[in-house]
Amino acid sequence: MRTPYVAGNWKMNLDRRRAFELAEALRNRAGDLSSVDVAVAPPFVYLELVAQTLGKSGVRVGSQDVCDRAEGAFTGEVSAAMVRDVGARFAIVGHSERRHVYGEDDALTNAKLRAALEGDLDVILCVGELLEERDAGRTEAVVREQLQGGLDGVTSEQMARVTVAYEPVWAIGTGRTASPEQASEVHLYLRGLLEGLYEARVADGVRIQYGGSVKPGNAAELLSAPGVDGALVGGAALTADDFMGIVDAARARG
Ligand SMILES: O=C[C@H](O)COP(=O)(O)O
Repeated sequence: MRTPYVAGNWKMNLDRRRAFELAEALRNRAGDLSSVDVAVAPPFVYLELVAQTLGKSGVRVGSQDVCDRAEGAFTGEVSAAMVRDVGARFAIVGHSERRHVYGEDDALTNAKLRAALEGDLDVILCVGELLEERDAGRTEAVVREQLQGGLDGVTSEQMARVTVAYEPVWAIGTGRTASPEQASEVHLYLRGLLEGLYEARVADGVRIQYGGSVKPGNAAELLSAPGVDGALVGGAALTADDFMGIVDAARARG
């Protein structure tokens, strides 16, 4: 049985004071985390503050992105070692906003994922189709390419540090979620792909989160859909009430 994993992606939101207050509220309300893994990904500049504020609460901290290189003349970039140095323990790579707003492809996503692993970070690898891709019946082809491309060269041993997030792009920030059946269908497909890439013991251990307008009101239903092991939450991760509501739903399922 995989432990449910709920991660909040704060994206480019909040300021220093609000990031601190949210981290403080999560620290105070996290409670018993023995049956659920909980994490947040603040903007780079608040990572250290949030990591320090969360302290030993058990809520993990990660970055929303990471550079594909270890160090050097890469203006504007932030390395895995740097985010680790200020308290991050994982990085998100391949988020649809990186792919579709900033044009990042599978090769760059893969390089980032490998740089994160080499820098001693866990990884959340995001995959997901656009609405026109779904409408064209291409969902499976798209997520297959993203999953296989993102995991290129990743060893069985390294897979223990990788989580996959299925985020249909049409459900992100739109208030429109995939139905539990739609989510299940893709999650089970992704699980099958993992089983084709890695031995069963390794593939079975990888958690697959669902992301796209997850809220306290729909979390229980989505989290109990077959194949859904947790959630990657955007908008609802910006308030402690909503985020903890989703964590509680995961705990109840756990
Ligand atoms: O990383 C999180 C996802 O993009 C979901 O965002 P959302 O919950 O605001 O739809």
